[in-house]
Formats: sequence, C-alpha cells, structure tokens
Amino acid sequence: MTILVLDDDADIGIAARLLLQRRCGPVLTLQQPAQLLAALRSQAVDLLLLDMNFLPGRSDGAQGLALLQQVLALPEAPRVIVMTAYAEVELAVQALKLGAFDFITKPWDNARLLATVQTALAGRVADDDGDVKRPAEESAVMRELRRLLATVAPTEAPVLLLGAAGSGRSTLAQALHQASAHTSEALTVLSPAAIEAPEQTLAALRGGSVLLDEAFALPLAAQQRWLAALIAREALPEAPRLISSSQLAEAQLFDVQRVLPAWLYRLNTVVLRLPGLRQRREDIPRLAAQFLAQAAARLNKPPRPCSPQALQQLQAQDWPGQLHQLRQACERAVLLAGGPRYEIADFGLADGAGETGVAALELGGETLSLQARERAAVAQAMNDAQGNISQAARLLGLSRAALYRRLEKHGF
Ligand SMILES: Nc1ncnc2c1ncn2[C@@H]1O[C@H](COP(=O)(O)OP(=O)(O)OP(=O)(O)O)[C@@H](O)[C@H]1O
Repeated sequence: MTILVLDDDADIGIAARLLLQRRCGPVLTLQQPAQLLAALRSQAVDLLLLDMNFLPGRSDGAQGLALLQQVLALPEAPRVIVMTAYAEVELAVQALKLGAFDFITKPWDNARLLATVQTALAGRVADDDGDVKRPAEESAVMRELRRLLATVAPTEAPVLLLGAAGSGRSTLAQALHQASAHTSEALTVLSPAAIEAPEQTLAALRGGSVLLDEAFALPLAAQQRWLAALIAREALPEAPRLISSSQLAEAQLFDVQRVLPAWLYRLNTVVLRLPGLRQRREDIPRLAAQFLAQAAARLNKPPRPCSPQALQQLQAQDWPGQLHQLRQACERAVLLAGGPRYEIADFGLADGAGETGVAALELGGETLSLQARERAAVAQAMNDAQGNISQAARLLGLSRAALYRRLEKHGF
C-alpha cells in the first residue's frame, strides 16, 4: 500500500512518513502541486493525503479542490484524504461532496490520522495473486443513506434512526451530529429506559445534540413523561438537536400498546433506516478489511490480507449481531491467524450460527457449547423483552451491566 503526501510544507511530509511508513507502507512526499498528476500517472498510489492551500495568502482551498477533482478523474484514482486547517470545515465538506474519502485537520492528532489512513486503505483487498484491487465501493443503500444524512444534518429536524442492534446507529448519530450546526457542542447520549427524571435531565442540556437511545424501550406512561418533558424543554432557549434511535421494526413502531403515537411523531420527522448486513453484503469485504486493519494496529499484529475464499464466506454469513459481530469475528482472526492471510477458520465462526442465527443454536440441543447456550439465552431474553435491556436483564437474573457485557461478548 503506497501513500503519497502533497503539502508545500516539507515538515508535514516528514511527519506523515514518520508516523505512517512503518505501519501502513511506503510514504512518498511532494511539495509542488504541479508535480502531482504526473506522479500519480507514473506510480501506483493507494492513498493521497492532499493539502488544500498552496498559494501564499490564499486559504479558500480553490486550488486543492481543483486538484482533487483532477485526481479523482484519473482512471486509477487513489483514495484521497484532504488536509485542512482547523477552521475550514466548510472546505472539508466541499471536498467530501466532490468524492474525497475523508478529511483531517492540521495540526493532526496522530492516532486520528493513523485510524483515518487505515480505514481508507482497508478497502483495498488482495486478490488471489496478492495483487491489490480497486477499493470495494459502498453499497447503493448506504450511499443513499449518506446522501440523506448530508441533506438532513444541517437542519434542525428531529431524526429517528432505525436499525437492528449493532447495525451502526450510534455511529450514524455521531456522523449526523458532526455534520450538523451543533458540531462544536456536545452530543449527549441518554437511555430513556434508565432515566427516572426526564424533566431534569433534559433541562440540564444546553445546545448540542441529544441522542435518545432506544427511545421506545420504556412503558407508555414513561413515554408520556418524556414527551411532556421534551415539549417543555423545547419551549426554552438552547434546546438541543434531537436524535433518537430504536431497533423496533416498522410494524412494532405503530403498535399503540408499545409506542405512544404522539411520542413517535415528536421524534420521527425524518427517519433514517440502517439496513442489516444481509441487505448490504457488498459492504462486508470493505468493513471486514477495516475491522481487521484496526484490530491488527491495536493489537500490534502485522497487517495481513484476507484470502478471497475467506472474504467470500464472510460475505455469505447473515451476521445477526450485525457490525458488532463482524468486528468481534475480525478481532478473533487477528488474534488467531498464523498464516500469511486470514483464512475463514481464523474467524472462529460457530458452525451454522452465521447462516441461520440463533435458531440454529437452539436446534443444536445437547451438543451446544456453554458459550452458544449463553448466547441463545441472551438472544431469547432480548427478544422476549423486545429489546428492553432492563427487562431482559431481569428475565436472565443479571444486572444491566452484566447483560451489556454479555451482549458485547456475543456480538449483538
Ligand atoms: N460505517 C461504519 N463503518 C465501519 N464501522 C462501523 C460503521 N458503523 C459502525 N461501525 C462499527 O460497528 C460497531 C457497531 O456500531 P454502533 O455501536 O454504532 O452500532 P449500534 O447500532 O449503535 O449498536 P447498539 O445496538 O449496540 O447500540 C462499532 O464497533 C462501530 O465502530
């Protein structure tokens, strides 16, 4: 994986090389924008770190944006991370709209730059001959979701995020907050099911965004109180931007025994639905590569490619625990892998569990391992409690914290 850094400040190139070369691959540096296109035509580059301002006294990024467009129009275009000054959020947003993979602000935070670079490189997977292919593209359904997110983020409209547990709702809420007008303020995450006094909790918030996690996983009377508390809070200055999440299916949302319609209508001005991995299998290789690269860096293991067979089999799994489960499987692979590539056995997937989920484990009867039984019991309780953590914990005779640990452990 080759990285090219273009910045008129030579020190930036040196700093990037020191940080990235050992962990990610060769780092080339350039200071002259005029040399960029020729360099990209003569040399295979996987990732370009592109400064946005080169002319003294100019800071509108126009030259950087023009270069970005030219780079992305190349037949073998690398991914591009643009580098902007702290105050140039607007410029970064423009670059993202043009197709930049991500942006980083200078002076950068080393851990953040490394993570961003690893994520960008992770999309490139090795084929059978070990050659590097073009980054796998994002599924159409996720591209559409991002487009919607970019449209609604700058508005003040309440957004409801729907998706299965582990499908990435918290991450989407973060992205929404970051692209909103409140990005310089806090995103506060609240679990209504765990909060006794919504009035005081909401009154204490000043600006920013608030995420009401599992907003409907509470009794109807409590939903009524939250509704009243929210209406009271919105009448006061500095009301936070409202984001909520739920893992309920559409039909359950409109079940009046479970969801107070007025509470739902307060939250669902805009609804963003996160598809499960089964609905976007084409994203699995890229996500797996990303999780593998992140885990390898964190655990100080050498980066390895995934064998094409392993990728194919990962793609064929159903992943009932969604991204959480995929991430955990990738961490296992990083810990267990002994060969030059990750093979499917390294991921430690329970036989059949991936294809058919919990049902297969239950059918396994006496042959089930203790771990599998525990997972099945947790899944059953979560199902019976309709996703309400407190209730599921009661059913299992566990504390909420102990249940959270088990949910995490089993990749829900
Ligand atoms: N678009 C993405 N690309 C890569 N990784 C992602 C993405 N979205 C989420 N993840 C990762 O997947 C995992 C699950 O995401 P997240 O915690 O956002 O899901 P969730 O639906 O909020 O889960 P829960 O139901 O447990 O609250 C996390 O480790 C997160 O870092």
